[in-house]
Amino acid sequence: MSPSRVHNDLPRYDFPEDTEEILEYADLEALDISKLDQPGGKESLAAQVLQFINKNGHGFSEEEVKRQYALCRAVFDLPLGEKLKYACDTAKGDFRGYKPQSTGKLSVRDNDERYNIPKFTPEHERPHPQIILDHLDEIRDFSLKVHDQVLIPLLRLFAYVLEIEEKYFVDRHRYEAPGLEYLRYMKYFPRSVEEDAEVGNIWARGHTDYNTLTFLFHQPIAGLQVQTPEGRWKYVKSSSDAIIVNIADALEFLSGGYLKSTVHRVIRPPEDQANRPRLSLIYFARPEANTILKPVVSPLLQRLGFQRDVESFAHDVTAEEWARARIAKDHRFRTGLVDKPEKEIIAGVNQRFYD
Ligand SMILES: O=C(O)CCC(=O)C(=O)O
Ligand SMILES: [Fe+2]
Repeated sequence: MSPSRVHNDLPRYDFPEDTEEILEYADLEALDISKLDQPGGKESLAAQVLQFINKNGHGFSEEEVKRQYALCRAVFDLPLGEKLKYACDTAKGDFRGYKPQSTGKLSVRDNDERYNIPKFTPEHERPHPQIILDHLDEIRDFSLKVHDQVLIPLLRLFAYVLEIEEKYFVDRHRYEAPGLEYLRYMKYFPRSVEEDAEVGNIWARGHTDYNTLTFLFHQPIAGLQVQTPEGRWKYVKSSSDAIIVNIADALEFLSGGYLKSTVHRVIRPPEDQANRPRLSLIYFARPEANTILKPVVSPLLQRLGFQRDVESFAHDVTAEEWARARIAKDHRFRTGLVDKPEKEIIAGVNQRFYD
């Protein structure tokens, strides 16, 4: 990012204090993706990927990340009426723009507000609040950097691990192609002990994401948990020099179930952090809109017996159809159109629920 692109009219953001509580953290792998270009680096990283990826080293400075958090905070500090002008059309499965927190009885189902900024292509040109427009170059630089410097190397690495053409996934995640990839600003609202007890301390129910890979930037307020293969929930430890990476549904389908979509949730933070709003900065990478979510033909998957449709779709489903169906389904539950989370998503494939 060139200095001229940084506007200094944003109040500085500082990370909240770490919790003093002793929590049970999941044992995650750290990947140093800068090794990719070094001799032998690919092989050693691939070995690590084979043991599971959850986390990777990255090229973002703490200041760059904090600038995004400062913008995140500024957007949510706008009056509700202003934010609602940019509301997203989740009923139609479109998550671009602002999603308010549900109110009244429904607030137990939905404890956050979001602002999703789509990738910067003509397809996604849309109005934004002035604070976003004033920093559009900086946000674009940040988003592109995630796409180019974090997503693309990891996609190359996954292709290498699956023993397929190294550009296979890269060719299906072209930045300029149609497809809804976005940067998300998110804010969770602190609730009283009593309110949280009523919802089993859940701030975001256990779920998988519906994209390819999700990148979660440093977040000192504990609360994000992953489910271990044994079904236990463990905290994800965030550190400022790492990005948490979730494998999501599209990559699970494309790998015939070999790479598993990470099951995760957000719970009430430890008491020394529980009374603060929790801001999240997340990038959701998605395959191009018309990518069919079928397993790739891979020698590794063939050897391991993963070369079948893991959840047997009744017909071909594209990345766009899958995401829209899941977003619209979440919309119906969150807004009270249905009383229970619906099971079927699309083409006979069920979304799993874990809480
Ligand atoms: O806020 C977080 O830490 C996780 C959010 C999340 O899982 C999501 O938005 O899909
Ligand atoms: Fe998620």
